[in-house]
Amino acid sequence: MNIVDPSRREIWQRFVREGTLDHARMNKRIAESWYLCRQKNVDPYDGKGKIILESHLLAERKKRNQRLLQIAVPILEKLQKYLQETKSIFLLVDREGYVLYAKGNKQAMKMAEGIKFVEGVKWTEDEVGTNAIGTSLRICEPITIVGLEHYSVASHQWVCSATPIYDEKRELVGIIDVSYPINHYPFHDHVLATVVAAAYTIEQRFHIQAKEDELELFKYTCNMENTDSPVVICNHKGSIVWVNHCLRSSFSNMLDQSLEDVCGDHWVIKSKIPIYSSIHHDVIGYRVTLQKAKNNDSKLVSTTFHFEGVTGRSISFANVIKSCEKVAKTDATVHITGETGTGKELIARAIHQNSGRKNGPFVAINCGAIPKELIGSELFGYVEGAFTGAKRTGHKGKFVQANGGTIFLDEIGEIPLEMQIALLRVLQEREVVPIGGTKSISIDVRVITATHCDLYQLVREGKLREDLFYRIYVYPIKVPALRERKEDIPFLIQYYCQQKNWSVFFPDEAIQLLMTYHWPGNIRELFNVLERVRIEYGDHIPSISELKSMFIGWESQGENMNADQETLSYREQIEKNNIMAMLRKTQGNIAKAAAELNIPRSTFYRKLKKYHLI
Ligand SMILES: Nc1ncnc2c1ncn2[C@@H]1O[C@H](COP(=O)(O)OP(=O)(O)OP(=O)(O)O)[C@@H](O)[C@H]1O
Repeated sequence: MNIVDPSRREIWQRFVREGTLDHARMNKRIAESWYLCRQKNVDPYDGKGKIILESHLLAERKKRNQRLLQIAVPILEKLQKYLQETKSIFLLVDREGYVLYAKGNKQAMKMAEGIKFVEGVKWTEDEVGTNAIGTSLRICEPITIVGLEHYSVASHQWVCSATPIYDEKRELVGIIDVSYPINHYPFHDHVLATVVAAAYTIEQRFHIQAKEDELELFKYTCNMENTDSPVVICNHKGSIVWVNHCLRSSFSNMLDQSLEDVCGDHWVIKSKIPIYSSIHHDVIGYRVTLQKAKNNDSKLVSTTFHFEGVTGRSISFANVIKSCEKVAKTDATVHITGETGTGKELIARAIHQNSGRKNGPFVAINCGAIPKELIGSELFGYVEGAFTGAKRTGHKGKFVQANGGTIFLDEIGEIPLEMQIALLRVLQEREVVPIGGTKSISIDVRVITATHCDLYQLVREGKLREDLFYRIYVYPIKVPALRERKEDIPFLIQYYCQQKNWSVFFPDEAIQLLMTYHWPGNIRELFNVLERVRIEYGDHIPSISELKSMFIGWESQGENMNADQETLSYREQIEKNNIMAMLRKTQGNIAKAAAELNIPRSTFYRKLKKYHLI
């Protein structure tokens, strides 16, 4: 959209007054953000920073982000030199949206002060509406927001380009942003490109420094080998990099895992001494002495949120649990997205079990698994004699069964269009009229939905009503694919072995192999592979080549997929995953898989070729 286009103001005014938007004229990410801001009652007529840290709190936050500042600030200073003509300000923001560093053109800094766009301010979408920093933080993508694309008036005079920064573990650590007043400089795409390139340089620095620190830690371990107490060396993030001889048998699979997770109930920390770098003088790790726990009462990780599955140690899944914890306390409608087998149903159950409705029923229904013509009666029930073949006594629908509890509508995108209006009415009015009946039944039900696909794409394709989308897309939770939380694989293996009472020892190479596979079927597929190993080998562990054969020829697809990943669209990835899952289900029977997926055989073959599956 052109920034001087006068219709821009009209679009913005119409949206803030009436909530209506012409999607064709709007960047999808920005439209999505505007809707979220409206839902969260962000004031479009304000947008000045409100939460500003007091100086001691800002100093503490800077200390916590010292590594980020040390690496990123010199690069931002270089950027400043080369982007002088843009008269911009250059910002570094932590992963919670607090500005840690802001420097640049004097005039621009002064203007920024007017809207409290200063060091210490929280600059998220919730605080100041759609903006490059807050939006990039939420969507984890680079973005430029120009003038009236900002949700709130205070930023309408600005052009801002921001991008996320990840550390060596691919964990989000912050955002860098370049912002300039519109009247200082015309809009240029190259600013975003430059910001992205700078973020890449910062990320490379994280990798290099991690390697340098690791080398230094290893030098340090030379003196530790002969110590008689159990000693662990952790890096600065608390991941184990080395253990001495006292712990080798218990901790051998656990290199690279978090010390706290590994200690579990069995070990307690006796002392933890920081190790400093002789180069940059920061803490690069810890020498930790452990002792056996007494009475098993030493749980190092405690959480008030009860989750039946494995949380592991990935930040991405920890964030999912945090979101669940927050939303479980409310009655808000939740939408869970994630590939097949990632644990969406487990998450939905956990939200229910940690909510005020935990003593009520949890009713799950997979909308994709029910014939279209039966969905209505399954969801809403029917009265006696409603149709030929109906039960004499009538039938209580799932909504009524879930009364006082939670209903989980899996694969919500599969609800036929003609049924969507009825569902919308139930969600709006919290009343159900069974098929063939006239009397409505009031229901008190919390609604959780899930899909494996991009729900808004279904709206664009005309397969999902937009009004229904906004009813169900209130609090979205994205469950990461297993390949995005590979560090959790050893914990999932441990969990599986415990569940099955299977005492087996997986050597490092086996764990590494399982961690390099792409897991299109996610946790479900991991458990299936383990089940095959258990049946085939019992307590004896297969060699690496035997283990590879447990993937029934899917290993090569896994490798291809890494390469494909870059080029396939989200929908294509989903389609490929579905095809692979179905082929596994039908044990490689192509005709059966094509029929199950309702795809003509010739088209199916074309798709197999396209995705390098044959
Ligand atoms: N965090 C976890 N810890 C342990 N087991 C898990 C975890 N997440 C999922 N699982 C297991 O993986 C399997 C798939 O989980 P679930 O059915 O919840 O996935 P889903 O995303 O709803 O799948 P689909 O979209 O195919 O319905 C189940 O056996 C579940 O118990």
